[in-house]
Amino acid sequence: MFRITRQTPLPLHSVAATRRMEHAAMQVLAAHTLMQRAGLAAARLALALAPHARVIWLACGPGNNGGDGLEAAMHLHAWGMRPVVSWLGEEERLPPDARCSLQRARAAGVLFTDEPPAGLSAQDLCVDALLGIGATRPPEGRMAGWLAHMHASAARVLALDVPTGLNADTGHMAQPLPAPRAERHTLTLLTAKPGLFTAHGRDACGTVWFDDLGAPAALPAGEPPAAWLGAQPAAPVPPAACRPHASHKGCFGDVAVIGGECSAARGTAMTGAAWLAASAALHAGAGRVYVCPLADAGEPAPAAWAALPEPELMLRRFSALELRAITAVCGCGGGQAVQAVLPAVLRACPRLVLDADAINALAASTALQAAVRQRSAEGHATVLTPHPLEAARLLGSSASAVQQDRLAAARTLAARLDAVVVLKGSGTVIAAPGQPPCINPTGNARLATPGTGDVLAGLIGARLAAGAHPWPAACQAAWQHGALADDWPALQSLTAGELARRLRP
Ligand SMILES: NC(=O)C1=CN([C@@H]2O[C@H](COP(=O)(O)OP(=O)(O)OC[C@H]3O[C@@H](n4cnc5c(N)ncnc54)[C@H](O)[C@@H]3O)[C@@H](O)[C@H]2O)[C@@H](O)CC1
Ligand SMILES: Nc1ncnc2c1ncn2[C@@H]1O[C@H](COP(=O)(O)OP(=O)(O)O)[C@@H](O)[C@H]1O
Ligand SMILES: [K+]
Repeated sequence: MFRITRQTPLPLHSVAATRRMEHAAMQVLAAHTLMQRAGLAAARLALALAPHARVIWLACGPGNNGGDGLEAAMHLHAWGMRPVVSWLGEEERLPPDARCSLQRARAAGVLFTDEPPAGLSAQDLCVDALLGIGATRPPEGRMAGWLAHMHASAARVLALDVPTGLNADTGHMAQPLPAPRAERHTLTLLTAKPGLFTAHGRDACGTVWFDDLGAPAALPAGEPPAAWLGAQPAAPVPPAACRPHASHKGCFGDVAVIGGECSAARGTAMTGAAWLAASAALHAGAGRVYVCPLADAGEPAPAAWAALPEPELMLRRFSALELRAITAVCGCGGGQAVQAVLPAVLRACPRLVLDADAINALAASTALQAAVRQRSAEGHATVLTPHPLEAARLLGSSASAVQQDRLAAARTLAARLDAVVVLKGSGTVIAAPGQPPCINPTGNARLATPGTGDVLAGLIGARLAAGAHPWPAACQAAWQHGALADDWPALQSLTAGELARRLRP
């Protein structure tokens, strides 16, 4: 068993693949072995998390997930703890493994109660063994009541395999859990599942632990992963220290941020978005960084040219950019003006990040989408960085439909546009055609502040400009962006501008 961290890439398996692996392992292992191993791992973790618990309440459901809980209760009872089991199910409909565990738990003298214990305190522990990968509908009735009791209590919660109610494949939860009152932990068994790390998964799971139950040794051939947590392979981007001594700023690639629309007609200016992306590219090590503000009619208003938040950045008119020589980050604050420049950018730029309004423009034009696909045929690199609503516009669906299956949405867009797609949000999904997507393990809700997406786009641009392929560029940029937020001092506010300034090559 180990705690899953942001450091180690980990294969993630779907429920269907997990079932196949479970089935194969059960053919070669003695009856009941997997559930006994699962119960022992759960009991060990419960004891480590709550060594001074007065009460360990195990809420056990009608299938084998409940069986895991019953096995754990037996060990805790034998070790002198005070497990209390609430079990719901019909004995005659129990799967054989779980029935065996129920009979053994009763015989061992484990305490059973239909009423969840009252007065659970911070030193106590609740174990959610209600539903695992066999959940077919959202919890209701008594099960929902027990879950509400668990999550309203002051005790820590340890979910076995999957937090009840969470879709293990997608991370969608029809009834998301309330904000945690105490630490949450999840012990995922046999395989790590993608839904634990994206959409509602991160909030529902808390800290995730993994025990493979010793099954891989018993399996003939590995099931292909549905996704990876963290990129695989983890190709390193050369750090600044590896720069040759005899190098100059022209060696590290030029980035042009095309966006920041100033609209005289609407009286709006979105130059900040372009500045943020440019600042990110600069601090991430790009050689020369240009900002190309756009206007709804004619040249940008003087206001766009006036403020230079960082004197290292350079301003360029769109017509003065050498599109064939640069890495473009296009769309940050681009407004409607970006539509006019997008065809030329798609045709000429060898390395391109499409963000925000550039994505909205694509969504409205099948011709522009065809131009994105054509880029791949010509060997040009393209990365799109939609948030869920932008992804929905491209897919012709809704943001809530995208959030119900983020992996599928990112995979579909990558295949349709033949490009790398970074679907942002909790558990950012990075997808490329013909390979399993990656779920980024870093980042937190402090990033939910204006402009952090522009910073990510600029960072990816700097990585592409330095010569990285789009897939590692996108995976590593998402990782670094999120890791900075994870390591951010608790008492300092996180702003996009400061985030950009803390990026490193
Ligand atoms: N068979 C084994 O030896 C092993 C089983 N394992 C455990 O077994 C779990 C899978 O077991 P199951 O396939 O029995 O599935 P679950 O235990 O997740 O639940 C399936 C049962 O719950 C019912 N159900 C589904 N949704 C419900 C709802 N909303 N309200 C009430 N009842 C609902 C189903 O009708 C079925 O009876 C894994 O998640 C894991 O915890 C693992 O420990 C590996 C070993
Ligand atoms: N709850 C969260 N957990 C992790 N990352 C988040 C969360 N909320 C936002 N982010 C990240 O913050 C960035 C926000 O980007 P975006 O939605 O485009 O905002 P903006 O347009 O203001 O820059 C993305 O990289 C996204 O993944
Ligand atoms: K569970």
